Amino acid sequence: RKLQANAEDSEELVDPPKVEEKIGAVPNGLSTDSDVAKREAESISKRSLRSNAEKFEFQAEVSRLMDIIVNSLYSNKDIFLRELISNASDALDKIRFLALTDKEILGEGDTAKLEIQIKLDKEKKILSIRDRGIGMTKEDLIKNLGTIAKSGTSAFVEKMQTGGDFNLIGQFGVGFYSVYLVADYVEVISKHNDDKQYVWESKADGSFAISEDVWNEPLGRGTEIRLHLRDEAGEYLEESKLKELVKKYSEFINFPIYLWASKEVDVEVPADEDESSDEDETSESSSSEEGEEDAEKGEDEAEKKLKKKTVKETTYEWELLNDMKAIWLRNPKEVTDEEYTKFYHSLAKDFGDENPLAWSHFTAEGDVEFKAILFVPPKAPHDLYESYYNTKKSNLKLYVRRVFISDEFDELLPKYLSFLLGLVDSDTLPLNVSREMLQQHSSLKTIKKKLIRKALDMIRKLAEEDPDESNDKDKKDEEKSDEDEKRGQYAKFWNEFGKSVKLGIIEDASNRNRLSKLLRFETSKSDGKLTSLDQYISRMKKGQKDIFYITGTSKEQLEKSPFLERLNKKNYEVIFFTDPVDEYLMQYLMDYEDKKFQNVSKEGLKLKDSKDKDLKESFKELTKWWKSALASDNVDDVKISNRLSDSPCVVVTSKYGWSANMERIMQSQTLSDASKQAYMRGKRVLEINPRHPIIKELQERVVKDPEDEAIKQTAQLMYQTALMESGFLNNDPKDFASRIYNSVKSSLNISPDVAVEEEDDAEEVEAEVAKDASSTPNAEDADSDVKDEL
Ligand SMILES: Nc1ncnc2c1ncn2[C@@H]1O[C@H](COP(=O)(O)OP(=O)(O)OP(=O)(O)O)[C@@H](O)[C@H]1O
Repeated sequence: RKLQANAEDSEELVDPPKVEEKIGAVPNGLSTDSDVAKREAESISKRSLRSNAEKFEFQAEVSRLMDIIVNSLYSNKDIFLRELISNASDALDKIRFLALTDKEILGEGDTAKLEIQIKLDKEKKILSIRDRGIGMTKEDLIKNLGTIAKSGTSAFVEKMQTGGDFNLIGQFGVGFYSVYLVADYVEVISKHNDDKQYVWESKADGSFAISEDVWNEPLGRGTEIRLHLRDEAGEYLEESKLKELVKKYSEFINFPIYLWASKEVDVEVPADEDESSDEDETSESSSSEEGEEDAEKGEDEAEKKLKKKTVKETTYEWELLNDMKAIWLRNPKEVTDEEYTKFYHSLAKDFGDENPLAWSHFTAEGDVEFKAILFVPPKAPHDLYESYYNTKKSNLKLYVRRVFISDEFDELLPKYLSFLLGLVDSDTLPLNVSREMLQQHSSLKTIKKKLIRKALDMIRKLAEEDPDESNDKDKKDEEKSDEDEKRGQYAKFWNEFGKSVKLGIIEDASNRNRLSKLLRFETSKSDGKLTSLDQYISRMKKGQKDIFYITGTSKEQLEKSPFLERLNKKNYEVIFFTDPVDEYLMQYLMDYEDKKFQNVSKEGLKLKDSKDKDLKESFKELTKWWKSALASDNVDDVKISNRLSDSPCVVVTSKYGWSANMERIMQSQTLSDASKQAYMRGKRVLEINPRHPIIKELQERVVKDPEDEAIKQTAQLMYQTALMESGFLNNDPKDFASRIYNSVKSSLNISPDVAVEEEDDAEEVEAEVAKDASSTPNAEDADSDVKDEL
């Protein structure tokens, strides 16, 4: 006896109809139903692929992946169920979307029911998951369950080989194959509206087979995955286990998930004679004393009742396992942090231990109405910045009135925010238009604008709530403990997604200021901690007009830069930009809060110094002389420096040309254009330190004898050394080295005219002849030895 909760005739799913019962189920090339039955029985019992099926080899990469899965000792095998349910839900989303423009597509009766059904066959050890989704044509089966189209799969295989976590499988688009964690033979029965019903089957041994399905119950439409469980995977035949897993992992699936669940119910059955007579007495004693007629009637009924008894019986019914209440439709105040976190994990297909860094759940009202939840993931995906400008990527799901439309709408968020995860559900967008039409809908612009605003607010808040970010040291203890879990969250965000903020500043002029507030960097005074522009400004010295920064490859390198000497001494703070993207960033970030940015390795650095003018005058001769001495080196000027303290000189670049760091970045790019490099190269100015003894000495000597060759050489060497110290690449190391050797010579008091001693060729020739003569007899011996051996 079976009860059905929602499907009148789904009884057949419990005991699939025997082949003989099927009408019109005669396969091609087979004449009788009993042949089919025989073949089917044989196939299942031996678990060998159907002999008449078309055989295919898995793509090599899939085979490798399956090998790893089959042989894995990975303990959390539970994940397969969530992957299958997620695939079923995707398939249902697809058919529901198509049905928006063509109702017929859904079909009638049970076929139109958008649901997922899970069923167990304890005897045969089969677990099946069925959906009434879009289904797969024969071609789909071959393509989707035999090859891997998505990139990143190799990365996943690599990860798995070195003991990675299978939990990540869903993120790599290969979730289906996780079935082989628990099954050694899998059948995928699928019916797409455009094709016949097919069975895909594989034992994960490098090949799969596909045959037209003429023996199973017709699915109408959709897919049924039958897992023939391995002996050690018996726990997945327990209803309680399946219920637990669905609750845990598939809570946010938007379609009903049913389990064909057993239930103990009280059933009245006819009682035995003996028992009924016993009960007779009891009932008599309790009978009513009403009128005669009533009494007679009552007796009749009592008699009927008495002939029955209540026994426990196991029945089956479809039990609904999820409540499908879309979390984004709920009032944010009523959703717990734990629920958001769980929802994030299901969206991200990331079931690791890490929680999202932040989320924002809001309703937009007005012309365009929508609800949205945005998450900042705990980690950037491995390929976030890979071909950043060429890939269309979005992690936002778009729903219209709860109907899933697409997760490929890159119009919803700008590229630099593509690391965010979440969904948008709009009531304003039309439901019954094609995806292409929707993509051009004017409301999308408004939605995008609001999403950006909310996203940036969310990130700003993440910083505000992080105690590491605040300067406020007088907080109460209880406030502090509350904040502890937020400590360090913004630094974490910055390490993962800082580059995205910078790309945002470059790309999104209208939000540049908001994004600039999110910038973090280290400075010459930040002590290894991250600082914001606002914090920098609050620490600016009295009278300091510009925000000082310097670019380079590392903080360690920059800390030693000669450009900082005087600034450090005078207690100015300088921002360190060490990411190659920073050079581009600073071409767009001209000012912040009315303050200009000044690269301290470029022209234009102004520090208040009254003596500068006098110095300029007194070194006029030297600077003029030096400029002409460097005429062939592309030096535009030689000036007195206001940034040096210990070094004798540095080379600075013009304001709008490339810095030394940028020149290095451009030269290291394989496809960079040499002519552009020459064009964009900043003008170079040699700046000298008038307080430095070398410079003072040079000044004196130049005044004495401007034509002194040795001084000219020294001036050249000084310039080349300054170039290197200022971060430029030396394009002529040979020339540089020979100048250094000349200088060494002079410091050793060796005359520059002394030449390198010539080798005595005559002596060498003689020595060689002598060596040949003495070795001849031995050579003969050796020769004969070789011959003997041969
Ligand atoms: N129940 C199903 N109904 C229809 N198509 C399906 C079903 N299950 C899988 N597929 C098809 O097989 C493909 C491969 O599935 P698989 O789970 O390996 O990757 P995915 O679904 O693309 O990504 P993910 O692993 O993230 O879910 C899917 O993209 C889908 O086209």
